[in-house]
Amino acid sequence: MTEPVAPMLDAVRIGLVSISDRASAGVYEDKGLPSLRDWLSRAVRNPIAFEERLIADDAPTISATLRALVDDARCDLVLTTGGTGPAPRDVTPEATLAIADREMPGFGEQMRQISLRFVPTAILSRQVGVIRGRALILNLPGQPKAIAETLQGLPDMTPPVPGIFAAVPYCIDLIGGPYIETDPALCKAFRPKSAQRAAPGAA
Ligand SMILES: Nc1ncnc2c1ncn2[C@@H]1O[C@H](COP(=O)(O)OP(=O)(O)OP(=O)(O)O)[C@@H](O)[C@H]1O
Ligand SMILES: Nc1nc2c(c(=O)[nH]1)N[C@H]1C(S)=C(S)[C@@H](COP(=O)(O)O)O[C@H]1N2
Repeated sequence: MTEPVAPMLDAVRIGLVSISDRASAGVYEDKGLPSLRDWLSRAVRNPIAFEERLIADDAPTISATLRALVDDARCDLVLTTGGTGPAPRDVTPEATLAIADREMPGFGEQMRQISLRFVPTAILSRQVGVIRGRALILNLPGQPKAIAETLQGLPDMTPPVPGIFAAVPYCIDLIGGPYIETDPALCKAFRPKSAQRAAPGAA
């Protein structure tokens, strides 16, 4: 007799890119990669393979890193942190757009809305979200604490402010990637009913 096999969660490959002149040169400890890894490990229920890179604020290096993470390492999702402000060395949005197939303006718009609840200087942030092939690439601000703030939003406010990650699983479904499930205590992913799969183990 064969045992019923519980449906498994899809494996997800996620690229994490910390973009910082000083952290990449060892002037200060990088807190970008640990903050990204920590939040995603808690919020995403699928098995995750992380691909991590710590690089300087240099446009050709940023573009080449993003291209390699999507085309060679086959990441489904890539998150960057740093280099989105107005200083001359802040070039992450331009380097991301340079390798994009399509722009997804809603992610940058929502991030700035969320961040304005924390700091008035959120208006200075130029983050973009783009699609390259079958991957979604999102820029997050450089302040390590801003990573959880923008991904998670303000779920306890009335009305709640959804973080940007709530829209990530459905976006990845639509571009042909793995089915991502989240821990609703940290991030309630939204999908239309017709796109929802039964939970693993459910009858
Ligand atoms: N990877 C990082 N690790 C720790 N702290 C960071 C990191 N990136 C940024 N920060 C902090 O957040 C602030 C704003 O980030 P931003 O991306 O604007 O950096 P920056 O001032 O251009 O400097 P740098 O690129 O050298 O990190 C930084 O001044 C620093 O205090
Ligand atoms: N949630 C959140 N967003 C934030 C901030 C923050 O502290 N929290 N800092 C802002 C600041 S001061 C700047 S200049 C812009 C761009 O940041 P970056 O250059 O660090 O990427 O992000 C903004 N977004």
